[in-house]
Amino acid sequence: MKLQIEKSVYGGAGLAHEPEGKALLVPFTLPGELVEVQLVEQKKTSDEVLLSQVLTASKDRVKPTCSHFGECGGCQYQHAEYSAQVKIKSSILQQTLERAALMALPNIESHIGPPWGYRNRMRLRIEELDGTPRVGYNRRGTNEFLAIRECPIAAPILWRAAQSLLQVSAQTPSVARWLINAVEVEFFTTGDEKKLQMTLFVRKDQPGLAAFCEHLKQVIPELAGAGTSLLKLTGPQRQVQKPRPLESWGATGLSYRAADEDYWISRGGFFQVNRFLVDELVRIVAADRNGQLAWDLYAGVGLFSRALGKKFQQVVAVETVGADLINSFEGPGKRAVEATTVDFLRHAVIQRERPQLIVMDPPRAGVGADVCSFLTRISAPEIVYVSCDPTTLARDLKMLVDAGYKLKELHLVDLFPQTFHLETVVVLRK
Ligand SMILES: C[S@@+](CC[C@H](N)C(=O)[O-])C[C@H]1O[C@@H](n2cnc3c(N)ncnc32)[C@H](O)[C@@H]1O
Repeated sequence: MKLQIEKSVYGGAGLAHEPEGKALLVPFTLPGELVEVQLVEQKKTSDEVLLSQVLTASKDRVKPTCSHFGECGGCQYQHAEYSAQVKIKSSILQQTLERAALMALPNIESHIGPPWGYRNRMRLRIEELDGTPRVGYNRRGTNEFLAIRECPIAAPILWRAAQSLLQVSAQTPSVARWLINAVEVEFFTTGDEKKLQMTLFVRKDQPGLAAFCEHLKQVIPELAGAGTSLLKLTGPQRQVQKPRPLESWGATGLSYRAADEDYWISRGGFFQVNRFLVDELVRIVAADRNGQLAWDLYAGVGLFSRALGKKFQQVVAVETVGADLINSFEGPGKRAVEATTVDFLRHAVIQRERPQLIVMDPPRAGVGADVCSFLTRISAPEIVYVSCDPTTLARDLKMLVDAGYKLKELHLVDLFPQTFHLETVVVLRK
């Protein structure tokens, strides 16, 4: 069947319509392309199809850089020239907000960095193939293991570390026996690639991490610390339990330099994943804002709190996983609170607290109705909302706009080139 691709939609696929009007999503296509597709499965709302041939290619189509593109579940846009990827994300953001009846939107300002080698964190599966451990990702749309030979969106040291892991295991039988128990490995590096942390997710507790790391450090001297975590894999979802930390070797975290500050990030702790755009993100959020009191909700290790602390007399940082934040965000005018945002706001409403600025950077689920309801009661003059999911962002913004906030700035910060993921910063004012 021949189809004309109308536009790209969130998730990475192109949207087309069958002659009878049924919508179809065609992965790895671009707006305006004429394509030939093969029906895989008929479904109620949108049939599943496979791209068999591009008949008329978009001028933005390029040869994918990675040999695993298409098979691997990680990237969706390597077939598009980078500036076209940004345009596609910008139009998806605009349409998602408009669909939520958010009108009179400000122009979307795009912020970009180098589109390759940007990830400071990489998590790989480990599987034994023909008696040899291999590393890989999930095959696209499945839980099947796909062994990989490269990952060009990751900082080079991360892939070098993964190769070193396999090399050490190939050369040392005792290491190979030890590694067989590991199901996943995560590497995290500083922005300058000088230090590296490793977490091995294992099926069962087993001693020997220190010996293993001493071998590995000879090949990858940047390794500063490592740990094992117990991961229970059962059922189709693979991971059903929160990993439980077991052994530790070397440093327990990394000191990460960003936005003129040093942040301590404990092994496994959250930090923004794009090593080239952290400073820009902080600059957009803090901008030239200043005043008496600011709140940083969903604060992580205090990335925005520290920048705000230079301009506001008081900053309150709120985070559920608060250990790193509490240890580092201290001193006059700085308060770290280990709590959920909703609990913090409930208390703040009773105390009648009202900051000049609220920054919030929630996980993908967004802030939700309860938080929006407290925010409208607190009625801070300015809110800066940092979001990694345009759908939940649109839902939350609608509630805030209905309560009297106006959208003043829209920034697309492309933290995840080659993938469909979309980071937005929205400035709202009363
Ligand atoms: C997207 S990260 C942002 C972190 C930080 N703003 C940064 O840029 O590094 C979201 C953070 O929210 C925290 N979090 C998740 N649910 C929360 C909740 N209900 N209340 C407060 N913090 C929460 C997570 O632990 C995580 O650190």
